[in-house]
Amino acid sequence: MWERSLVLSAPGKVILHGEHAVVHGKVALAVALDLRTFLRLRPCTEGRVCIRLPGVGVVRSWDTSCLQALRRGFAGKHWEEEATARASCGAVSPARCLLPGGVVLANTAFKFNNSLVSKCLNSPLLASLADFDESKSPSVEQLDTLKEFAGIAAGASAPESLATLAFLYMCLAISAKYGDVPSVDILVWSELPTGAGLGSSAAYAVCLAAALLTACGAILCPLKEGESTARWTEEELTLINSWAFQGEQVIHGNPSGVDNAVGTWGGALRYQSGKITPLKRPFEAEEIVAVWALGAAGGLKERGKEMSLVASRVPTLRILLTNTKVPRSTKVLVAGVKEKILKFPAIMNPVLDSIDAISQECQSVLEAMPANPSPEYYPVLEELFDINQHHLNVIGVGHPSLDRLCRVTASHGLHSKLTGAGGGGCGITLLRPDTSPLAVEAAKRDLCACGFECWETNIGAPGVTLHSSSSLSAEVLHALSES
Ligand SMILES: Nc1ncnc2c1ncn2[C@@H]1O[C@H](COP(=O)(O)OP(=O)(O)OP(=O)(O)O)[C@@H](O)[C@H]1O
Ligand SMILES: C[C@@](O)(CCO)CC(=O)[O-]
Ligand SMILES: [Mg+2]
Repeated sequence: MWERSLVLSAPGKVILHGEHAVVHGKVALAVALDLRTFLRLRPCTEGRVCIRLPGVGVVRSWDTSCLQALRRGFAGKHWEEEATARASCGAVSPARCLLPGGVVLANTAFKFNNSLVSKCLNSPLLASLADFDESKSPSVEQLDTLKEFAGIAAGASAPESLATLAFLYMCLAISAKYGDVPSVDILVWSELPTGAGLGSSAAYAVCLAAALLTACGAILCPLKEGESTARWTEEELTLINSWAFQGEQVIHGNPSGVDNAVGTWGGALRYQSGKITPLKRPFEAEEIVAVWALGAAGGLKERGKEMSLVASRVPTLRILLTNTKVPRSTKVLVAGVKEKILKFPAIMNPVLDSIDAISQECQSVLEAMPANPSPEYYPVLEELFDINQHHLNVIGVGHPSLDRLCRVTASHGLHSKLTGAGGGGCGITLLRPDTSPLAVEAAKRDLCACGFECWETNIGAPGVTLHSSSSLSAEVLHALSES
């Protein structure tokens, strides 16, 4: 039985260069954003698993016995006993109990008899779920089965459907490997805009992975009495990251893994084909100020303190972040790029190579920058933003709202590119150390006049973290106290 209450969080991210190309094995440079997703885990009524996701309007709960039976039944073992167990789990009939929500697999009218048992044992969908493992991708059959289980329509891609599916997949897969998820109530609340290019899906998946692995006992809870925050060991973070990647796969289809890596480790990193390298200066233990056209969110009381460690070593890169508020889906955009590459390989592959070269060039410039960079470094960084933005348009992930964002900032002498999957969502604008506050204010005013949103925040934030209640701001405590 799970007896503790835990709160943990994971940051969103900004990709400086390499989005989309990174899905095809190229380099990406990404930094953690000081906007976080928070998850509260607490004991639930015995025998239930509950999930509340106010950001996407989901409140669902399932009997643990039904989840256990579903998961063990998928393995094809002791099927009859499992079906009986499910029949006693409170549903109106054995058939309904097999698939809570009254959904019947493959539109077959199930009856609790031998033919049902053999039908289930022989079902390729069910057999496929015996295959849960963090090193294997969720299969189409597994996801189809879980959609039916949760009453989600086959082609559904709405935020609530994907969020529910990712939870169910991770819950069953982690249980299959490490033992049953106990009776818990999970609430997820985020400071991040959903689907705007700031890694909301990865922050959600990282939080779920950390919470479910902790609840199953696969990793320890490192927060000691009297501590305000704690992080897991490198080995445990590696496990969290690999399970978060599974969740991202459910939501994205074909993620590179860069977003969950930043959500897990935080800071600033270079990512290529699963290889994660922390970036050296100016990111390493230095503050990066992002001025973002939306207003600072202060999720952590300790945020100032955590960042001051960083801030004591010379602030450098300043970035303006703007949310066009145009909705889009990373899954759809990533699939579109793949289609274009397949259609025009000789045209698209050189573009991806060029984006790779931009990331590498940017990394060299950043690592060569002194702690207090003089303006002479900026023309190169600005030009790299401009070239990459053109490339991202070429591969089909631009949007008129992003073109407008770039034009508006250019009229103030500033250089911008989209960040994340594009197609709307957010853009980033590089600010020089000598960009005057008046110029930033004027640019923000013009961006807001386009209907875009503006905030200011920091980047280079810590990765997945456990919190004591006393370390949380009133806003987060309030959001997490909703039940
Ligand atoms: N707070 C949340 N609670 C539950 N689900 C969430 C939450 N935030 C994001 N999601 C899930 O992630 C999906 C959005 O993921 P998507 O990858 O399209 O955008 P993003 O991660 O914000 O942007 P990008 O991938 O470009 O950084 C939503 O549809 C939802 O399923
Ligand atoms: C578009 C993409 O490159 C970044 C999304 O933040 C997708 C991915 O890397 O998984
Ligand atoms: Mg995403």
